[in-house]
Amino acid sequence: MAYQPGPSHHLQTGYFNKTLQQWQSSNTSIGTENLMLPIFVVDSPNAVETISTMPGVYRYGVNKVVEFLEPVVANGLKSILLFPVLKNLPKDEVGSVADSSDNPAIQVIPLIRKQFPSLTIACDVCLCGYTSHGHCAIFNSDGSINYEKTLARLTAISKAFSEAGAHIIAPSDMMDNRIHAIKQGLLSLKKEAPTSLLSYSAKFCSAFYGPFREAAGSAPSFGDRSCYQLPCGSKGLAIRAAARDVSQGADFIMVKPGLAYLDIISELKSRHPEYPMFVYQVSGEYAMLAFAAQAGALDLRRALTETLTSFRRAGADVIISYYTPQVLGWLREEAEEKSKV
Ligand SMILES: NCc1[nH]cc(CCC(=O)O)c1CC(=O)O
Ligand SMILES: [Zn+2]
Ligand SMILES: [Zn+2]
Repeated sequence: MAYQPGPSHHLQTGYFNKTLQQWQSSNTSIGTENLMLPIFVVDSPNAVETISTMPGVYRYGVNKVVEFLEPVVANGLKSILLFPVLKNLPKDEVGSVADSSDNPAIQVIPLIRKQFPSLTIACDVCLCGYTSHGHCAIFNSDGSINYEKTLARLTAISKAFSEAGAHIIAPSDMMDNRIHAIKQGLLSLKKEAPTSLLSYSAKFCSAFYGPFREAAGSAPSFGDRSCYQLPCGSKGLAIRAAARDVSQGADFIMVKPGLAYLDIISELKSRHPEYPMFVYQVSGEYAMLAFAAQAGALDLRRALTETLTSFRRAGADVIISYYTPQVLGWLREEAEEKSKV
């Protein structure tokens, strides 16, 4: 007998107009609260520097950040993630500048807080931007990681950012048990306001960080990060790392990069539905879209919207994206069009 479709096999009866299509796409909308903007803060106070591998993204000196943020905040920006970039300040084996008052991220936090009191400020915590060897750890003489010294430095840096006024500490180093160490450090602060901990829980060893390493000048001078960042094929380590970080006091968890790891977002969100899930659309993902659009190969707004929607569909609550200013601009336009009708 010939195959007979049943009543529930008619899908197109359920999405023939815009409203119906939205009903079929629950929890995938993108609002201002779903976006976090990374910002590179360089140690030349008045600099505004282009980044050749990330067209449209700039490094800003401490005196230029507020000016850059003004229109973005006016468009609804809710949260930022600060990355200090050292070009002139000295780098050494232990990253001494990181928790000093010379750190441009530490200098800029009070300026941002004063100008934009309701903006939420997160700080990336790692050592690679401050160490002479460009790694995220401190090493023993035999080349193995010295966990005691590494965790002590990461904790000291986290405390310094918190004391400068950061709302969120975001360790990206991937060292075992850093969440425990940093959490204890933050709790020991004599500070009334709480500080949250956003763990880069499932950060994979990725070629998509290429442009960032140019932007931040943090490429390792030898070897790679494969002994601490996760192997790209490992779902098991991602699950174990997220479970550990949650048990050690992370307030939020993250998957990074985004597009090549949608299954990990989905898996971790279903295992930890009570924790806000972040995804980092990293520098290489930004560059892929930017250069493809520049070459006329695809429409940036449509391709980007599709990508961001896929993050939401996979289970991400917050998307860290260098495209945040553009997206906020589009959201503003859409809101204005709606208010006209
Ligand atoms: N640990 C530093 C750090 N924090 C965020 C990124 C990547 C961000 C991006 O590519 O946009 C990196 C680079 C790396 O681990 O090599
Ligand atoms: Zn690092
Ligand atoms: Zn290694």
